[in-house]
Amino acid sequence: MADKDKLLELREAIDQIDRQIVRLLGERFSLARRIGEIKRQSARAALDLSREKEILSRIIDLNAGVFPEESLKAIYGEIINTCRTAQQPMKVAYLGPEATFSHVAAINFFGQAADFVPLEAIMDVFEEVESGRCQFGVVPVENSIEGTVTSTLDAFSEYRLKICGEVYVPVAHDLINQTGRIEDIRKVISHPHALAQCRRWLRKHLPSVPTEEASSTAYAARWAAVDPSIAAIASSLAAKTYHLQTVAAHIEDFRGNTTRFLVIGKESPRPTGRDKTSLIISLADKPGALFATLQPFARRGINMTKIESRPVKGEPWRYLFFIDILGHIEEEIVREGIDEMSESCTHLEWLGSYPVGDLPR
Ligand SMILES: C=C(O[C@@H]1C=C(C(=O)O)C=C[C@H]1O)C(=O)O
Repeated sequence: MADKDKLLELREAIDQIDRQIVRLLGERFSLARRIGEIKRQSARAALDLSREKEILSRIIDLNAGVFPEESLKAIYGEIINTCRTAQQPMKVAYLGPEATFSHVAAINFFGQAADFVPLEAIMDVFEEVESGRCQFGVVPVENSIEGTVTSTLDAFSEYRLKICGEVYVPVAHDLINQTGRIEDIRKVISHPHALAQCRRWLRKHLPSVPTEEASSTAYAARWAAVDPSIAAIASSLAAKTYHLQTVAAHIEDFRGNTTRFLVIGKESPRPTGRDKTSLIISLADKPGALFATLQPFARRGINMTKIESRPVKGEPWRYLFFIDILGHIEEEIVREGIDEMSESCTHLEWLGSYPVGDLPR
Protein backbone atom coordinates (compact mmCIF):
# COMPACT_ATOMS: atom_id res chain seq x y z
CA MET A 1 0.00 0.00 0.00
CA ALA A 2 1.27 3.48 -0.81
CA ASP A 3 2.32 5.63 2.14
CA LYS A 4 -0.51 8.04 1.39
CA ASP A 5 -3.16 5.31 1.54
CA LYS A 6 -1.66 3.88 4.72
CA LEU A 7 -1.77 7.35 6.33
CA LEU A 8 -5.43 7.76 5.35
CA GLU A 9 -6.29 4.34 6.73
CA LEU A 10 -4.57 4.99 10.08
CA ARG A 11 -6.18 8.41 10.38
CA GLU A 12 -9.60 6.88 9.69
CA ALA A 13 -8.91 4.41 12.54
CA ILE A 14 -8.04 7.32 14.86
CA ASP A 15 -11.21 9.20 13.85
CA GLN A 16 -13.22 6.08 14.63
CA ILE A 17 -11.61 5.81 18.10
CA ASP A 18 -12.28 9.49 18.81
CA ARG A 19 -15.96 9.00 17.95
CA GLN A 20 -16.10 6.13 20.45
CA ILE A 21 -14.24 8.08 23.15
CA VAL A 22 -16.58 11.07 22.85
CA ARG A 23 -19.68 8.82 22.89
CA LEU A 24 -18.36 6.97 25.95
CA LEU A 25 -17.51 10.22 27.73
CA GLY A 26 -21.13 11.31 27.26
CA GLU A 27 -22.36 7.98 28.61
CA ARG A 28 -20.04 8.26 31.60
CA PHE A 29 -21.32 11.78 32.31
CA SER A 30 -24.97 10.57 32.18
CA LEU A 31 -24.23 7.66 34.53
CA ALA A 32 -22.55 10.05 36.99
CA ARG A 33 -25.67 12.24 36.84
CA ARG A 34 -27.89 9.23 37.70
CA ILE A 35 -25.57 8.32 40.59
CA GLY A 36 -25.89 11.96 41.71
CA GLU A 37 -29.70 11.64 41.87
CA ILE A 38 -29.42 8.55 44.08
CA LYS A 39 -26.91 10.34 46.31
CA ARG A 40 -29.26 13.31 46.65
CA GLN A 41 -32.19 11.08 47.63
CA SER A 42 -30.10 9.39 50.29
CA ALA A 43 -28.44 12.69 51.38
CA ARG A 44 -24.97 11.38 50.50
CA ALA A 45 -22.14 13.72 49.54
CA ALA A 46 -21.59 13.97 45.78
CA LEU A 47 -17.80 14.07 46.06
CA ASP A 48 -16.41 10.63 46.87
CA LEU A 49 -12.61 10.79 46.93
CA SER A 50 -12.11 7.17 48.00
CA ARG A 51 -14.12 5.94 44.98
CA GLU A 52 -12.11 8.27 42.74
CA LYS A 53 -8.87 6.90 44.11
CA GLU A 54 -10.03 3.31 43.44
CA ILE A 55 -10.93 4.25 39.87
CA LEU A 56 -7.59 5.95 39.23
CA SER A 57 -5.52 3.04 40.48
CA ARG A 58 -7.63 0.59 38.42
CA ILE A 59 -7.13 2.75 35.31
CA ILE A 60 -3.38 2.74 35.82
CA ASP A 61 -3.40 -1.06 36.17
CA LEU A 62 -5.48 -1.38 33.00
CA ASN A 63 -2.96 0.63 31.00
CA ALA A 64 -0.78 -1.70 28.99
CA GLY A 65 2.09 0.76 29.29
CA VAL A 66 1.89 2.30 25.82
CA PHE A 67 0.14 5.47 26.93
CA PRO A 68 2.33 7.60 29.27
CA GLU A 69 1.09 7.11 32.84
CA GLU A 70 1.28 10.77 33.98
CA SER A 71 -0.81 11.86 30.99
CA LEU A 72 -3.34 9.09 31.64
CA LYS A 73 -3.66 10.27 35.24
CA ALA A 74 -4.13 13.90 34.15
CA ILE A 75 -6.74 13.02 31.51
CA TYR A 76 -8.66 10.73 33.84
CA GLY A 77 -8.45 13.27 36.64
CA GLU A 78 -10.14 15.80 34.36
CA ILE A 79 -12.80 13.28 33.25
CA ILE A 80 -13.68 12.52 36.86
CA ASN A 81 -13.66 16.22 37.78
CA THR A 82 -16.09 16.89 34.96
CA CYS A 83 -18.35 13.99 35.93
CA ARG A 84 -18.52 15.42 39.47
CA THR A 85 -20.14 18.53 38.02
CA ALA A 86 -22.91 16.36 36.55
CA GLN A 87 -23.97 15.65 40.13
CA GLN A 88 -23.56 18.96 41.85
CA PRO A 89 -22.53 22.40 40.73
CA MET A 90 -18.96 22.60 42.02
CA LYS A 91 -18.72 26.20 43.17
CA VAL A 92 -15.26 26.73 44.58
CA ALA A 93 -14.18 29.90 46.41
CA TYR A 94 -10.48 30.75 46.49
CA LEU A 95 -8.16 33.52 47.57
CA GLY A 96 -8.14 35.69 44.45
CA PRO A 97 -7.81 37.50 42.19
CA GLU A 98 -7.66 35.19 39.19
CA ALA A 99 -4.34 33.39 38.67
CA THR A 100 -3.11 33.36 42.28
CA PHE A 101 -1.40 30.17 43.46
CA SER A 102 -4.66 29.43 45.36
CA HIS A 103 -6.36 29.45 41.96
CA VAL A 104 -3.71 27.03 40.63
CA ALA A 105 -4.35 24.77 43.66
CA ALA A 106 -8.12 24.94 43.11
CA ILE A 107 -7.77 23.97 39.45
CA ASN A 108 -5.42 21.10 40.39
CA PHE A 109 -8.00 19.72 42.82
CA PHE A 110 -11.28 20.44 41.02
CA GLY A 111 -10.26 20.52 37.33
CA GLN A 112 -11.31 23.03 34.69
CA ALA A 113 -15.03 22.24 34.86
CA ALA A 114 -15.71 23.72 38.31
CA ASP A 115 -17.09 27.20 38.80
CA PHE A 116 -14.33 29.23 40.53
CA VAL A 117 -15.10 32.29 42.66
CA PRO A 118 -12.15 34.61 43.47
CA LEU A 119 -12.43 36.39 46.85
CA GLU A 120 -10.34 39.07 48.50
CA ALA A 121 -9.50 37.56 51.87
CA ILE A 122 -9.06 34.15 53.49
CA MET A 123 -11.94 34.94 55.87
CA ASP A 124 -14.21 35.60 52.86
CA VAL A 125 -13.45 32.09 51.56
CA PHE A 126 -14.49 30.55 54.91
CA GLU A 127 -17.59 32.79 54.99
CA GLU A 128 -18.67 31.80 51.48
CA VAL A 129 -18.43 28.08 52.26
CA GLU A 130 -20.11 28.34 55.65
CA SER A 131 -23.03 30.27 54.13
CA GLY A 132 -23.42 27.53 51.47
CA ARG A 133 -22.95 29.97 48.57
CA CYS A 134 -19.93 27.85 47.57
CA GLN A 135 -19.61 24.11 48.28
CA PHE A 136 -15.86 24.27 48.71
CA GLY A 137 -13.04 26.71 49.37
CA VAL A 138 -9.28 26.65 48.77
CA VAL A 139 -6.92 28.50 51.11
CA PRO A 140 -3.13 28.51 51.59
CA VAL A 141 -1.96 27.09 54.92
CA GLU A 142 1.81 26.76 54.78
CA ASN A 143 4.76 27.68 52.56
CA SER A 144 8.00 25.72 52.66
CA ILE A 145 10.09 28.91 52.91
CA GLU A 146 7.85 31.47 54.62
CA GLY A 147 6.07 29.11 57.04
CA THR A 148 2.47 29.14 58.25
CA VAL A 149 -0.33 31.28 56.88
CA THR A 150 -1.65 32.27 60.28
CA SER A 151 -4.94 33.78 59.09
CA THR A 152 -6.00 30.36 57.75
CA LEU A 153 -5.30 28.60 61.05
CA ASP A 154 -7.10 31.35 62.97
CA ALA A 155 -10.16 31.09 60.71
CA PHE A 156 -10.61 27.44 61.69
CA SER A 157 -11.36 28.42 65.25
CA GLU A 158 -14.04 30.85 64.07
CA TYR A 159 -15.87 28.76 61.47
CA ARG A 160 -17.29 25.25 61.80
CA LEU A 161 -15.89 23.87 58.57
CA LYS A 162 -14.09 20.65 57.74
CA ILE A 163 -10.95 19.97 55.73
CA CYS A 164 -11.73 17.86 52.65
CA GLY A 165 -8.31 17.71 51.05
CA GLU A 166 -4.84 19.17 50.70
CA VAL A 167 -2.94 20.25 47.58
CA TYR A 168 0.76 20.98 47.27
CA VAL A 169 1.65 23.51 44.57
CA PRO A 170 5.24 24.18 43.49
CA VAL A 171 5.74 27.93 43.63
CA ALA A 172 7.55 28.87 40.43
CA HIS A 173 7.97 32.58 39.83
CA ASP A 174 8.13 34.08 36.35
CA LEU A 175 9.03 37.65 35.42
CA ILE A 176 6.28 38.83 33.07
CA ASN A 177 5.40 42.04 31.21
CA GLN A 178 3.61 43.18 28.07
CA THR A 179 6.50 42.69 25.62
CA GLY A 180 8.67 39.94 27.07
CA ARG A 181 11.68 42.33 26.75
CA ILE A 182 13.83 43.00 29.79
CA GLU A 183 14.84 46.48 28.44
CA ASP A 184 11.25 47.75 28.86
CA ILE A 185 11.20 47.19 32.62
CA ARG A 186 11.26 50.34 34.80
CA LYS A 187 9.79 48.76 37.94
CA VAL A 188 9.22 45.22 39.28
CA ILE A 189 6.09 44.61 41.32
CA SER A 190 4.99 41.58 43.34
CA HIS A 191 3.87 40.19 46.68
CA PRO A 192 6.60 40.76 49.32
CA HIS A 193 7.17 36.97 49.61
CA ALA A 194 7.75 36.66 45.87
CA LEU A 195 10.11 39.66 45.82
CA ALA A 196 12.04 38.15 48.73
CA GLN A 197 12.25 34.78 46.99
CA CYS A 198 13.73 36.32 43.81
CA ARG A 199 16.04 38.85 45.47
CA ARG A 200 19.31 37.41 44.16
CA TRP A 201 18.04 37.05 40.58
CA LEU A 202 16.81 40.66 40.61
CA ARG A 203 20.11 41.95 42.00
CA LYS A 204 22.02 40.14 39.27
CA HIS A 205 19.79 40.90 36.25
CA LEU A 206 17.99 44.14 37.15
CA PRO A 207 20.30 45.82 39.69
CA SER A 208 19.09 49.39 39.16
CA VAL A 209 15.38 48.71 38.73
CA PRO A 210 13.24 49.55 41.81
CA THR A 211 10.76 47.08 43.28
CA GLU A 212 7.33 47.70 44.78
CA GLU A 213 5.05 45.52 46.89
CA ALA A 214 1.58 44.40 45.81
CA SER A 215 -1.05 42.53 47.82
CA SER A 216 -0.71 39.41 45.64
CA THR A 217 1.29 38.18 42.66
CA ALA A 218 -1.91 38.23 40.60
CA TYR A 219 -2.60 41.91 41.43
CA ALA A 220 0.95 42.66 40.31
CA ALA A 221 0.24 40.91 36.99
CA ARG A 222 -2.95 42.94 36.57
CA TRP A 223 -0.91 46.06 37.08
CA ALA A 224 1.65 44.99 34.46
CA ALA A 225 -1.23 44.39 32.05
CA VAL A 226 -2.12 48.10 32.08
CA ASP A 227 1.38 49.61 32.36
CA PRO A 228 4.10 48.66 29.83
CA SER A 229 6.90 49.93 32.09
CA ILE A 230 6.02 47.43 34.84
CA ALA A 231 7.01 43.79 35.15
CA ALA A 232 5.36 41.46 37.66
CA ILE A 233 6.70 38.40 39.41
CA ALA A 234 3.85 35.92 39.21
CA SER A 235 2.77 32.42 38.15
CA SER A 236 2.71 31.24 34.53
CA LEU A 237 -1.10 31.05 34.96
CA ALA A 238 -1.03 34.82 35.64
CA ALA A 239 0.89 35.41 32.39
CA LYS A 240 -1.77 33.44 30.50
CA THR A 241 -4.72 35.02 32.32
CA TYR A 242 -3.57 38.60 31.85
CA HIS A 243 -2.10 38.10 28.35
CA LEU A 244 1.47 38.89 29.36
CA GLN A 245 4.79 37.64 27.99
CA THR A 246 7.49 35.84 29.90
CA VAL A 247 10.76 37.77 30.28
CA ALA A 248 12.34 34.97 32.36
CA ALA A 249 10.86 31.80 33.85
CA HIS A 250 11.71 30.25 37.23
CA ILE A 251 13.56 33.23 38.67
CA GLU A 252 13.17 32.04 42.28
CA ASP A 253 16.48 31.83 44.17
CA PHE A 254 15.66 28.48 45.79
CA ARG A 255 14.11 25.53 44.01
CA GLY A 256 11.64 23.30 45.81
CA ASN A 257 9.54 26.20 47.09
CA THR A 258 6.11 24.68 47.69
CA THR A 259 2.85 25.86 49.22
CA ARG A 260 0.36 23.57 50.91
CA PHE A 261 -3.31 24.48 50.39
CA LEU A 262 -6.38 23.14 52.18
CA VAL A 263 -9.71 22.38 50.57
CA ILE A 264 -12.50 23.26 52.99
CA GLY A 265 -16.15 22.22 52.93
CA LYS A 266 -19.02 21.07 55.12
CA GLU A 267 -17.88 17.46 55.52
CA SER A 268 -14.75 15.35 55.29
CA PRO A 269 -14.37 12.47 52.82
CA ARG A 270 -14.42 8.75 53.69
CA PRO A 271 -11.11 6.92 54.26
CA THR A 272 -8.99 6.27 51.17
CA GLY A 273 -6.23 4.26 52.85
CA ARG A 274 -3.72 7.15 52.84
CA ASP A 275 -5.22 9.92 54.90
CA LYS A 276 -4.33 12.68 57.31
CA THR A 277 -6.33 13.97 60.29
CA SER A 278 -6.19 17.55 61.60
CA LEU A 279 -7.10 18.58 65.14
CA ILE A 280 -7.19 21.72 67.29
CA ILE A 281 -6.59 21.27 71.00
CA SER A 282 -6.09 23.45 74.04
CA LEU A 283 -4.23 22.33 77.10
CA ALA A 284 -4.59 22.56 80.85
CA ASP A 285 -2.03 24.95 82.35
CA LYS A 286 0.12 22.35 84.13
CA PRO A 287 3.52 20.65 83.76
CA GLY A 288 3.69 17.92 81.14
CA ALA A 289 0.29 18.78 79.61
CA LEU A 290 1.52 18.71 76.00
CA PHE A 291 3.57 15.57 76.62
CA ALA A 292 0.51 13.80 78.08
CA THR A 293 -1.73 14.74 75.15
CA LEU A 294 0.71 13.46 72.55
CA GLN A 295 1.53 10.19 74.28
CA PRO A 296 -1.60 8.34 73.03
CA PHE A 297 -0.32 8.77 69.45
CA ALA A 298 3.28 7.84 70.28
CA ARG A 299 2.12 4.64 72.01
CA ARG A 300 0.07 3.60 69.00
CA GLY A 301 2.81 4.40 66.47
CA ILE A 302 0.70 7.15 64.89
CA ASN A 303 2.92 9.61 63.03
CA MET A 304 2.42 13.30 63.85
CA THR A 305 3.33 15.35 60.75
CA LYS A 306 2.80 18.83 62.17
CA ILE A 307 2.24 20.73 65.40
CA GLU A 308 1.84 24.47 65.54
CA SER A 309 0.69 26.81 68.30
CA ARG A 310 -1.42 29.94 67.87
CA PRO A 311 -2.41 32.47 70.53
CA VAL A 312 -6.04 32.42 71.69
CA LYS A 313 -7.52 35.79 70.67
CA GLY A 314 -8.55 37.87 73.70
CA GLU A 315 -6.88 35.52 76.20
CA PRO A 316 -3.24 36.63 76.46
CA TRP A 317 -0.68 33.83 76.88
CA ARG A 318 -3.11 31.02 76.19
CA TYR A 319 -2.52 28.90 73.10
CA LEU A 320 -4.29 26.56 70.71
CA PHE A 321 -2.34 23.71 69.10
CA PHE A 322 -2.95 22.64 65.52
CA ILE A 323 -1.96 19.01 65.06
CA ASP A 324 -1.80 16.81 61.93
CA ILE A 325 -1.46 13.05 62.25
CA LEU A 326 -1.41 10.33 59.63
CA GLY A 327 -4.56 8.19 59.45
CA HIS A 328 -8.33 8.69 59.21
CA ILE A 329 -10.63 9.23 62.17
CA GLU A 330 -12.69 6.22 61.04
CA GLU A 331 -9.67 3.95 61.61
CA GLU A 332 -9.98 2.37 65.04
CA ILE A 333 -6.42 3.10 66.13
CA VAL A 334 -6.78 6.80 65.26
CA ARG A 335 -10.20 7.06 66.90
CA GLU A 336 -8.85 5.48 70.11
CA GLY A 337 -5.79 7.74 70.10
CA ILE A 338 -7.97 10.85 69.75
CA ASP A 339 -10.42 9.65 72.45
CA GLU A 340 -7.54 9.12 74.85
CA MET A 341 -6.00 12.46 73.91
CA SER A 342 -9.27 14.27 74.64
CA GLU A 343 -9.06 13.10 78.28
CA SER A 344 -5.94 15.19 78.86
CA CYS A 345 -6.85 18.40 77.02
CA THR A 346 -9.37 21.07 77.91
CA HIS A 347 -10.75 21.28 74.38
CA LEU A 348 -10.43 19.11 71.28
CA GLU A 349 -11.90 19.74 67.86
CA TRP A 350 -11.66 17.47 64.85
CA LEU A 351 -10.98 19.58 61.75
CA GLY A 352 -11.27 16.71 59.31
CA SER A 353 -9.70 13.58 57.81
CA TYR A 354 -8.74 13.75 54.15
CA PRO A 355 -6.46 12.13 51.55
CA VAL A 356 -2.74 12.95 51.82
CA GLY A 357 -1.84 15.24 48.92
CA ASP A 358 0.90 14.35 46.44
CA LEU A 359 4.14 16.26 46.92
CA PRO A 360 5.40 17.88 43.70
CA ARG A 361 8.20 15.91 42.07
C1 LIG B 1 -19.80 9.08 39.77
C2 LIG B 1 -19.61 9.24 41.07
O1 LIG B 1 -19.46 10.50 41.68
C3 LIG B 1 -18.30 11.30 41.66
C4 LIG B 1 -17.60 11.15 40.38
C5 LIG B 1 -16.79 10.06 40.17
C6 LIG B 1 -16.37 9.67 38.80
O2 LIG B 1 -16.56 10.44 37.88
O3 LIG B 1 -15.85 8.55 38.61
C7 LIG B 1 -16.36 9.29 41.27
C8 LIG B 1 -16.70 9.62 42.55
C9 LIG B 1 -17.48 10.84 42.86
O4 LIG B 1 -16.63 11.86 43.31
C10 LIG B 1 -19.60 8.08 41.99
O5 LIG B 1 -19.70 8.28 43.21
O6 LIG B 1 -19.49 6.95 41.52
